[in-house]
Amino acid sequence: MLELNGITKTFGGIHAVEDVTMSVAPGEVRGLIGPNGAGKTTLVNLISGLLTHSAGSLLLDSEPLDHLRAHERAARGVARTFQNLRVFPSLSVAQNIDVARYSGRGAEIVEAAIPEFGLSDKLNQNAGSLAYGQLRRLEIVRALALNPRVLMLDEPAAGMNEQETEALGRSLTWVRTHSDSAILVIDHDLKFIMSLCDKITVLNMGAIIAEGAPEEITKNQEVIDAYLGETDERAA
Ligand SMILES: Nc1ncnc2c1ncn2[C@@H]1O[C@H](COP(=O)(O)OP(=O)(O)OP(=O)(O)O)[C@@H](O)[C@H]1O
Repeated sequence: MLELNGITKTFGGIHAVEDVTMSVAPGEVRGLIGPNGAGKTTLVNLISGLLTHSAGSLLLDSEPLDHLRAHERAARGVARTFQNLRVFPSLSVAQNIDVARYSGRGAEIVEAAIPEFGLSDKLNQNAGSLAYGQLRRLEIVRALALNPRVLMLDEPAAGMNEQETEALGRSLTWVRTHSDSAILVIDHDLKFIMSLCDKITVLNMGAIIAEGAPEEITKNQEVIDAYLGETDERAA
């Protein structure tokens, strides 16, 4: 169980994340949505340890994460992908996966995830030669190689067409049935988020304005005012 208690991050005068309290259970798929600048990526950076929070506390399976650096959190099973992809382009696909496999806790799921994410015939290619959608899928398999307790995906469907997004949704549904990792997904594609997630947390100006099942979120007036009205076209 990932628990955030009153997590706050300020950059100078900007309250990027403001008193966020939430928990994500093992096996749960949680969506994190909100307008640009709402604080979503900052929150993922705070959980993964790339940034240090200004106030609050973070727990994973009841153990504090606060004092741990990013690589120590990764070793505990906090895995993530990035909005701007970060694979090693001159290493092969297999080597990219192995880097995570050997620095983490060892993951049996990886052998099955490689074909599920369409990478079986790409293992010996340089990662730099992959198409964009394949790179995104490689990042997810690499994160799975850490045998995560928490898997955080920052805009995994960005830049994908509708078919690729649907295939990604199916693969992530496969992950949830083959792993008890908590999954936290940021994306602006609401159709993708709504179909994938058990529960959705909505951030606006750093603070949680709503949390609930997808059907509750779409009916919440504050969410509609802050976000849904603005992104209707992208959600369609
Ligand atoms: N390193 C930083 N220094 C100063 N301000 C920052 C920094 N990182 C983020 N911010 C500010 O914090 C706020 C939250 O940004 P963040 O990138 O977390 O939003 P987001 O919800 O992920 O947005 P998007 O959907 O555009 O990715 C914004 O006002 C942003 O300008």
